[in-house]
Amino acid sequence: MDLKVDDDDQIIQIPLIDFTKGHQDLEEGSDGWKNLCDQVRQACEEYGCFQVVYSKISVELCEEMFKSSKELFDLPDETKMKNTGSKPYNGYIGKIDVVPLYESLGIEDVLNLEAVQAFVQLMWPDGNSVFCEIVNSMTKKMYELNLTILKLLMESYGVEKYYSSHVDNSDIIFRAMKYKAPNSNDSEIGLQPHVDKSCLSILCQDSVQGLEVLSREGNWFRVAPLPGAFTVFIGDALKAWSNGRLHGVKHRVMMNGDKERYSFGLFSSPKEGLMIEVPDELVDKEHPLLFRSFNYTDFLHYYYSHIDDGNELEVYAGVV
Ligand SMILES: O=C(O)CCC(=O)C(=O)O
Ligand SMILES: [Fe+2]
Repeated sequence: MDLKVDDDDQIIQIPLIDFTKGHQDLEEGSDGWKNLCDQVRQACEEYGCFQVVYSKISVELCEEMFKSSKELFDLPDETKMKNTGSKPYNGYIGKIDVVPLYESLGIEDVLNLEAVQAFVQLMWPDGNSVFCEIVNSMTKKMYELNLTILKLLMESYGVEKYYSSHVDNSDIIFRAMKYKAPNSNDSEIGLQPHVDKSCLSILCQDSVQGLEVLSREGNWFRVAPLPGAFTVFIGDALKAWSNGRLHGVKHRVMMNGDKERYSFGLFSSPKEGLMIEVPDELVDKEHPLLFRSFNYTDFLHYYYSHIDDGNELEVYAGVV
């Protein structure tokens, strides 16, 4: 990884890609679009992540989402625990020994208005139409961004013929996260090191520093929060599908000081039971097959019972 380290040698500037220069850049086939294909592919191959400026999501909407998140996490624990989720880690998570500062709530199938309404009904039996509207508006736009990134990547590999089936076979979950302030100058773990298991994760963090990524050389670097920017991570599902061309970067959250931190993310993952199979177009002499075909749900079960050091994909599906 070609590190661009700031003066403070703990901070890394991951690639920052601007999707806002003009709508013509987002017009498929235009020169701007082709340029974005190259930038996104390069960032995802080298770093496994990048920050994106996307003007279709305003800074005001992000701020409203953080305000709503705070309102959500301020609810009593008994209420939050009603958010169970149909799969492990999809519902409420809190008060876990290994990550005592971390709390999160998930909304499965978030693009479906009824799913959001059901979540709101569970959290606020008297209603909260503002929360519902903000989540709807935010997730629709984050999903658009997710689709654009997926299309850019597929086009850059010349495998856009798989785009529609990828989209049709994806589950979308929204997750709001809160990290308590440790009230200490020493760093404390907020979220354990992991590689996302999704295809793509799009995160928005508030102004409180905490996210860190692991370089290929094995050093942790802080990612400075940029107002109005989203952080995109390649997950293991897309890494495997791309025959390892896309990098799944290990990341974690470390907290210090007296400020709590909020973040939220939209995660796209293969649907239950889907087989992940590297397309023939991505296998050649220079890129021998790295991963066998595997059932994504089986891989998740393996992961939940072997949460280890971030190399679960290689161990589970790597071709030796
Ligand atoms: O809160 C963050 O910034 C990171 C969250 C994260 O990595 C995740 O939910 O997978
Ligand atoms: Fe993550």
